[in-house]
Amino acid sequence: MSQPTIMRLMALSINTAKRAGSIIRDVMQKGNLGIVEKGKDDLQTEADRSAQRCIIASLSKSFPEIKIIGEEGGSDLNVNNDWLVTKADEDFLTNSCPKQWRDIKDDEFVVWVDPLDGTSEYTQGFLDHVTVLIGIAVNNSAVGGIIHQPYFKNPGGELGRTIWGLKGLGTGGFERLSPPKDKFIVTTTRSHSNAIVQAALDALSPTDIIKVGGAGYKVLQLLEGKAHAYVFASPGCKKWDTCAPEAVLEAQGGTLTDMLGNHYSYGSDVLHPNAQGVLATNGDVSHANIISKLPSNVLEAMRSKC
Ligand SMILES: Nc1ncnc2c1ncn2[C@@H]1O[C@H](COP(=O)(O)O)[C@@H](OP(=O)(O)O)[C@H]1O
Ligand SMILES: [Mg+2]
Ligand SMILES: [Mg+2]
Ligand SMILES: [Mg+2]
Repeated sequence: MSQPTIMRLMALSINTAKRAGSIIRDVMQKGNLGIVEKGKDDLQTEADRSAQRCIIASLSKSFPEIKIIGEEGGSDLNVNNDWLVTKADEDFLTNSCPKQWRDIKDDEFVVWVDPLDGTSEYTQGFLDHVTVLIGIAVNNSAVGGIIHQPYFKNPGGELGRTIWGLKGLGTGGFERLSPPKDKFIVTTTRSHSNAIVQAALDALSPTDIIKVGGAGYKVLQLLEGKAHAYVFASPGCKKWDTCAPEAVLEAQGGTLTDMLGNHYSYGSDVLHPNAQGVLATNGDVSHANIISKLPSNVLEAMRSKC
């Protein structure tokens, strides 16, 4: 018997994210990035556009009734067969579907696509920071996610790895590690800081601060034991930045919320900006304890964006 929709959607998303990753590498190799400025500190390249077309065309062909929202807006879905992914990841399909997801109807899903997370870093050559994010929400909550890293160097020299997480099932594609117990390491933005973002960091007195690009890559820092917390007291991230990372992190026992401790809603009609910022912890440190240390000007700035 065929697997439930969520399992087939996850398995196709794994292969689609890989294909998008190879498109991202091809665009860089050809060297013409086709950069467009969407807004202040907000770039889009040919890689963002092409990767999004590949992902949305592929997923909507196999799942025509499921709502899919991509960062780069409405895309031309008339793509070459070469960009159309129709084969699901067989390994993932060997898992058994958690009971709570067996009977979800198509109209209860929303898929959030960030075809290239870390665009600023991509244009500046920080290629490790780049990820492809496909997040699956069920009835407003982030429950499944793919984080594909196109430039991850595998031991054999091959490029790219694909991390997945599904609540109730777990995670795959990487080795889970814990960060050092005698430190408090925080990861945050490299390219979108401001005075409030800095005030939140200062209040937490971390032993180390890692500044890297992309919401996907920062959550990878938590998953792999390089940081305890991801702190970003700014309204700059959007739902497509956090849906997949939240699902993967929480499938492994971590937490991702806004800076006030509330989960975002990922329904199809929500506003796209994560107006109250992003706070993620790996499960080893207390989320509530971090929030309790935030100064009033930071909390006010996050609340005023409600
Ligand atoms: N002030 C801002 N303006 C526009 N986008 C922002 C932003 N702050 C964060 N973002 C978006 O949130 C994601 C993570 O940001 P950062 O790397 O700074 O932590 C990036 O996604 P994209 O690269 O997919 O656009 C970035 O563009
Ligand atoms: Mg962008
Ligand atoms: Mg992004
Ligand atoms: Mg993006």
